Amino acid sequence: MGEQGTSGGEGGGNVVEAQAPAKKGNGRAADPRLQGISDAIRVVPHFPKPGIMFNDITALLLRPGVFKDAVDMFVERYRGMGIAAVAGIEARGFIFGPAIALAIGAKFIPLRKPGKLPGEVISENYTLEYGTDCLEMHVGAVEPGDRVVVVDDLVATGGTLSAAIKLLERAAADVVECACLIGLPKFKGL
Ligand SMILES: O=P(O)(O)OC[C@H]1O[C@H](OP(=O)(O)OP(=O)(O)O)[C@H](O)[C@@H]1O
Ligand SMILES: Nc1ncnc2[nH]cnc12
Repeated sequence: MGEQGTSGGEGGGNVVEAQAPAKKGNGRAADPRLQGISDAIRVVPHFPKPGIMFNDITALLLRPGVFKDAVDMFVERYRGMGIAAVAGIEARGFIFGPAIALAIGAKFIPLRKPGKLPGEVISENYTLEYGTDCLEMHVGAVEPGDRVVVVDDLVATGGTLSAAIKLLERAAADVVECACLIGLPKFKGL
């Protein structure tokens, strides 16, 4: 995490991935927790359709120590950065986001698939590796100027994170960074 997997972004959309090479850019050894996290993610070929190598984080969730390492690494990065909100992307961002939010004393904002939030919402459509979708956020969940971290399990094309950033920036939030456990090689930055 940290310097190891950071990709440049526009509009405040840096992405930090909790996957790392053996050494960081500065030549020091990578955090030893990263190998355990990487090893705990199961890759399932041809799911949910032919040609997709599905990165399954449910295997990691069965190992509490590794699950904790993943949450702790994000908490260590974002604690003390004046983060007002963690925005989690449905569904898998709801697994990691609330734990990070509680640990750093931030509010948690669910970014949901369409038709799930009962109040007034703003929406963004986006394109996925295997289809199209839409994210919605409650109006008023974020205050103008709130410093926000967006959390999800994985970035593939970056379409989902881009939609999340657009939603938050439409509400005048300051998106500090996006945090994902996994960055697929096809991801070239937001
Ligand atoms: O970078 P992208 O190409 O946008 O893809 C990444 C998104 O795809 C997955 O979610 P998915 O839409 O499959 O929904 P789910 O979490 O409900 O399974 C994943 O959890 C990310 O949210
Ligand atoms: N290859 C992949 N594995 C898991 N989730 C994904 N979301 C988009 N692409 C994915």
